[in-house]
Amino acid sequence: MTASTLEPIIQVRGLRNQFGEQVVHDKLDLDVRPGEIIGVVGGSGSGKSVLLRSIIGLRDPDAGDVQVLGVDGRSRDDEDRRHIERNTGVLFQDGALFSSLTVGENVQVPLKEHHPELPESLLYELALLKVKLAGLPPDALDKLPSQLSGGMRKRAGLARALALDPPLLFLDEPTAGLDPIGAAAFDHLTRTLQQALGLTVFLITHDLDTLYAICDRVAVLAEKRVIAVGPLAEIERMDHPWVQEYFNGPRGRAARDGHRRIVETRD
Ligand SMILES: Nc1ncnc2c1ncn2[C@@H]1O[C@H](COP(=O)(O)OP(=O)(O)OP(=O)(O)O)[C@@H](O)[C@H]1O
Repeated sequence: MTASTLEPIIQVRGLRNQFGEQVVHDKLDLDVRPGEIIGVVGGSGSGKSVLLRSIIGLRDPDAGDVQVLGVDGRSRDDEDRRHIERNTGVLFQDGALFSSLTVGENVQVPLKEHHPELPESLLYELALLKVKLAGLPPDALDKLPSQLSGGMRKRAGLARALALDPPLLFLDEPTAGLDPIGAAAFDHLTRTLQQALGLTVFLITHDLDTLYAICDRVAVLAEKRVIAVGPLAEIERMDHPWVQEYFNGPRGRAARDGHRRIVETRD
């Protein structure tokens, strides 16, 4: 069975989000298929982060339905909330690590919350495993976030997002602020983990290289909704001014050419 024939892992219908007079989303629909990396793109302020927050329940939308992992994403029922929390990992744009806790302690936060019965020694081992999985050296475990580089902090945030072995991972601009080598390494890590652990990844990005390198499909946010979703090859041919400027502007062309060169060398 291919990913496209499976029930969506996230289904958003008729979403509306409004702040005062400002309507950010109106009649927004989106399906995310299990096992895919979907890249969510759109101009600054188009509502990518608000969409993420609406899906994971950090914001109650003004209208619409959100289904996540088989439950109503808008439900306030404790069991539904725990189901979503237990099965999703989120890497926020700024990492959102607790600055007074070590990396290991940060990773242990969700573990302690959902598995308070686990002994300290096992919590430590699990945190170490996640830190290694995120590509950090073991000694990062005892460091404070402020003692790490930006790229390492992202990886620490990823380690925490993976703490509960969630099948669904949300990444909000994971490569923002990283140098090109660090960004490419993070893309590679995301793809490797997604394949090895069978994850579904909802990835907000401005990074064209990331889209070309690892996304199975791309969803474009514009005009308060998802105006298109599909493989990049389809999206970049769309006759829409923002899409044309984004994908066929100088940076878009450079990313596409760079990706083609990598594919040709590989083949
Ligand atoms: N809590 C809030 N109160 C008022 N306005 C908000 C709030 N959260 C978001 N907005 C507004 O909603 C719009 C969409 O914000 P959002 O952060 O989702 O954009 P984005 O597409 O992620 O942008 P960027 O690419 O710049 O990160 C923005 O105009 C923002 O100012």
